[in-house]
Amino acid sequence: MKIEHIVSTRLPTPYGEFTIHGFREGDSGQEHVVLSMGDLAGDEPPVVRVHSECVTGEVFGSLRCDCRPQLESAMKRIAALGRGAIIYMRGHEGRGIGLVQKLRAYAEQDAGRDTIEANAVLGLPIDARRYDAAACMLRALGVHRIRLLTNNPLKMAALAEFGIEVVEREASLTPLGPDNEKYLRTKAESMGHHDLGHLFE
Ligand SMILES: Nc1nc2c(ncn2[C@@H]2O[C@H](COP(=O)(O)OP(=O)(O)OP(=O)(O)O)[C@@H](O)[C@H]2O)c(=O)[nH]1
Ligand SMILES: [Zn+2]
Repeated sequence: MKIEHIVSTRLPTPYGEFTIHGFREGDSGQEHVVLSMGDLAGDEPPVVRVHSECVTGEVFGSLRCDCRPQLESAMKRIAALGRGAIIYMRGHEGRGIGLVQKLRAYAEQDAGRDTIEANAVLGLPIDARRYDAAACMLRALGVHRIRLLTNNPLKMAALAEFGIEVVEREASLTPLGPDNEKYLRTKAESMGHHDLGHLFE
């Protein structure tokens, strides 16, 4: 995987001032961004969120998923610590199937299927995300050991496979509501995500 660091610049946000780094993958031209705060180098592993793009949730505030509150809480957590990074993975939309295919999966869910069955019935992978680019961007920023903000065991394993040591996992918890209940239940009960089970006790 070849990935080029193109630029770094200031990004003031409601939660504090981050630095935003622009990266481009060599082969595909796929762009990604990283938000960082503080000095990431040094012995203490920084808190990191590797976040998958979600246009419906993050741009339009869709309540069907938990992406926007997860992103906001990661930004707030890192701002409170004064140190950390968010690796924002474009190309991960819809767990890697793309935006319009995700909308087709939503239409299947409206017809009663869960998030896994919906992808399957469309002949699409349940999760097509790759994490080699995320690992490369972390390395480019001098980060080899992290505290990862996630509930997803696959994400932890994938980063480790690409040489990023996850020394600790921090849960990424967001409120349950009528529109995301089935989705979060499927993540907890069928996709093995940690720390969500208590929502359904
Ligand atoms: N195919 C599909 N993708 C979805 C659906 N709901 C959300 N997504 C996408 O899933 C991605 C986020 O994945 P999640 O499973 O919520 O969380 P995660 O990143 O695997 O795990 P955490 O680190 O714990 O948040 C985003 O790219 C969303 O667009 C859905 O019903 N179908
Ligand atoms: Zn989402």
